[in-house]
Amino acid sequence: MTASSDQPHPKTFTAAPALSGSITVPGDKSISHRSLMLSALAVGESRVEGLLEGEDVLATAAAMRAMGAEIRRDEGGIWHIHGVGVGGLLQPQSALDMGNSGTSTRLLMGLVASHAITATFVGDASLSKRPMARVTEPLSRMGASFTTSPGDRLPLTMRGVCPAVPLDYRLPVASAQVKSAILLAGLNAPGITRIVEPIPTRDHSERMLKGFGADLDIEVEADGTRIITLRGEAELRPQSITVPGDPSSAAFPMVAALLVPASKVTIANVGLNATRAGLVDLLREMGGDIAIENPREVGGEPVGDLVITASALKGIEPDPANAPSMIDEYPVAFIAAAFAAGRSVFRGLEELRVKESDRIATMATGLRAIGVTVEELEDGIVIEGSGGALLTGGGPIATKLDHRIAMSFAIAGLVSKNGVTIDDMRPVATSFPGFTALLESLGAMA
Ligand SMILES: O=C(O)C1=C[C@@H](OP(=O)(O)O)[C@@H](O)[C@H](O)C1
Ligand SMILES: C=C(OP(=O)(O)O)C(=O)O
Repeated sequence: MTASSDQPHPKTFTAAPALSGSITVPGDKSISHRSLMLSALAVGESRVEGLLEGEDVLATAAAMRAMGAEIRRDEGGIWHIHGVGVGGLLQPQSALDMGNSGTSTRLLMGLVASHAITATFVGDASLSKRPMARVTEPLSRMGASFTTSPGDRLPLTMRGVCPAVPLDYRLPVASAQVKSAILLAGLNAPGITRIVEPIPTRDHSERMLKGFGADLDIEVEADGTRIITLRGEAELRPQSITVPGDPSSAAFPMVAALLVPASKVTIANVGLNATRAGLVDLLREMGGDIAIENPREVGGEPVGDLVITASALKGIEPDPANAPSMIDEYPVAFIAAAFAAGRSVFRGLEELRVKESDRIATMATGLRAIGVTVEELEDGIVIEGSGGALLTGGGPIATKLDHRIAMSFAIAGLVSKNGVTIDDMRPVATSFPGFTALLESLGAMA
């Protein structure tokens, strides 16, 4: 899925004059996946506006079609989904190709778990290295069974079961993918599925399940632990969904506008759900001037327009407790730290080692290659900032099939003496089609 052609697409990003303009970013990836999955389980036609048309989401669409949903995009870019009803998924006739997408894989495994169907999941070289035990373990307790590649990895074949056993589960890892997989499995299990979430993670599944009419409750204990209960054998009602702009994509122009001197950029219609907006808080704490205008609600999610003015940043030692609220934004936060004044110490980030690449190691190697002094830690990284002096630059940076590594180093190129060369820009199409053109529209030199 990831390869839009057989050959790598290297690209060099060079020092930019002040960035300016007003842009929007493509739709939220997490919300897009969920809108296709839940629409496919509702009875009747749902419509989705602003769906992210990136390769990861298209992998989810293809899988839902293979399991019986009717999905089409009209000429105006609205997606129409005819669902099969909870419990109505069909046996796919061939392996489900998940491409580069961990979210598609883990959430769809949840869906399959409580249907009496067998499905094989395959993915690209990056996805085939990622751990799946975190979902096979709880889904096995619900009655599903698995044949996996060594280390609980893809390719894997799973046999779902109906009726599945509803689960009462305390999440051992702060993962919205694991939480969502169990909730989606619980939709077609008789009785109550209960999840205890000690560290809150993105709550799009809970919000959207409620929006589709599922019987879902959330209790928050004094220490912040969330207890989510879902009544199974739900009937979902079709919805009209508007997907907000993806804060994880907005992160790149946001950091670019802070770093490139004299920039002023507006990013309109960005999702600002508190379980996702940690980067805005972190950058503000570093001294970044980010204003939120027109705060509003779109499709059950908080949204706003971000106005970003170039700022001198200072190093930071962020609280690891906030990690889930910006988990995919760390690579570009490391670029901000490399340009800030003083040292930054990031800890508590072991989850970064099991993303599309080992994001601690890939970032450490890439940062060194462009002249930044870093120390790699087991669970994080120490970065010595340049205090606003241009980074040396260089490359080619090995992106390891990881879109966020490619985009992070593209932003580093905009504040470098010699430019930064990315070895392969193709993975960017998984989450942010039009990334380079959008940066260029702000005045960036790519
Ligand atoms: O649920 C989701 O949509 C996601 C959850 C996060 O993964 P984990 O659940 O593994 O933390 C995140 O990194 C991923 O990009 C999207
Ligand atoms: C980790 C990511 O996605 P996924 O887990 O869906 O591959 C990401 O988009 O940064």
